[in-house]
Order: sequence, then C-alpha cells, then structure tokens
Amino acid sequence: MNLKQMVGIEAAKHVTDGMIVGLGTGSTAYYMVEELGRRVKEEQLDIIGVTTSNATEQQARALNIPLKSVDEVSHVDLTIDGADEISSNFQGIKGGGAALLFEKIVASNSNKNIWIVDESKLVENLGAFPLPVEVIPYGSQQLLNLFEENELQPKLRLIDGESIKTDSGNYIIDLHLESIDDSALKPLSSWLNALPGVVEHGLFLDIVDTVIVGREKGPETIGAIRRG
Ligand SMILES: O=C(CO)[C@H](O)[C@H](O)COP(=O)(O)O
Repeated sequence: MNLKQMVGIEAAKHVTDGMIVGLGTGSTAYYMVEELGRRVKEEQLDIIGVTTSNATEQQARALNIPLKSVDEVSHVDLTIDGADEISSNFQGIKGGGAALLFEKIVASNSNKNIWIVDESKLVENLGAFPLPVEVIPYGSQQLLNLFEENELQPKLRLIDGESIKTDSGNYIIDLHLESIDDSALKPLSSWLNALPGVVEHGLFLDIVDTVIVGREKGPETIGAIRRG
C-alpha cells in the first residue's frame, strides 16, 4: 500500500453514519473517496458527499456515493482533502490540482477539516510549492504584470500550451515565492483577495483541524488545531 492510500483509508475511518462529508480532490483524496465508496457498498455506510471538483464528482457518482451540492446542505460535518504544503503552524497551500475554489468553499463551510498528506508535504515555511491564484480570464494579463512588478514570479498555468481552465472556467496563475514567513501569510492573503479579477487563492489559513501524515512506519494523526 502506498502512503497516499494509507492516509486515505485512515481518514475514511473518521466518517460515520449520518454524516455530510466534503470530498476533496487530488491523488490522495482519491483513495479516501474509493474507501468511502467501498464502505457505502459493503457496509451500507449512510452518508451524503459534497464534492470539491468535477473529477471527484465523477468518481463519487461511479461509486454510488449519494451526493448533494454545497448549496443543498445546511452544513458539512467533515471535509477530508489533500494539501500541497503544510507549515509547522498548520497553514497550507492547496490548489495544485486547480480545485482550490470549490475546495475552499467546502472547507470554510465544514465543522471539521482533515488533511491527508504524505510526509513530503510537511515544511517549516510555505512557499517552495508555487501558490496558485485563480483569476478570471478578463484582465489576467494585467494581474500577471502586477505580480511580476511585485517580484512574485508569476506563471500562467498551461496545459498543451493553452491556459488551463478551472471547473469555473477561470485561469490559474502560480506565484513562486520560495519561502513565506508565517507572519506574512495573512497580509498576502488579504492583498490577493482585494485584487479585482482574483477569484480565490491557495492559501488555506486557520482551516485545518487535523492532519493525517503518511509515514513509512504507519499513519500519524497530528493536530487538532483550533481555528483562528
Ligand atoms: O489542492 C488540491 C487540488 O486542488 C489537492 O488536494 C492538492 O494538490 C494535493 O494533491 P495530491 O494529493 O494529488 O498531492
């Protein structure tokens, strides 16, 4: 079993009958969704899933996990998702899979958030992983120019030479920050949120409660972290 599968299965143990569960996106969350699908089928686990991307929705539908949109539920009990980097203060970068907008909406409406990662995702300070910023196409060149002026080394994310489109039809600009001190995260988040054309960014601050880390010797659960 690989480390992503190990943490996916471990996290699924936190899901119990009657829960409304946010289903994350990515290669680690994939295993958690597979395990929930297995439990729905084999153990008649009674849950409602709220997906965070078209890809996860497709996977969950194929597994016959009952689904509702985030707008059809009163709350989400628990969301389980992957992450790209987690700092020593449990702040995170997400969006490597370009699903950050729906992921943040679902996470922000969840009573509890668990992130599942292999140990390579744990860092002292965020920033080695490029920070994704979701922007609407109109005016995106102006945002690229602004980020360039601010020495954030922006790169429009491309696939086969074309701008990738998120599930909402937006572009992703990746910022290359190298290392961001935790004290600079909130000002950076506020600055990005205030820019016209920016829809969302991949800084997930004070959101996670528990992290399950895949280590060679077995899964390790760390946290619980109180939201700020
Ligand atoms: O934020 C995400 C998608 O937008 C993913 O959760 C993140 O990129 C981690 O993915 P993986 O588990 O494949 O490493």
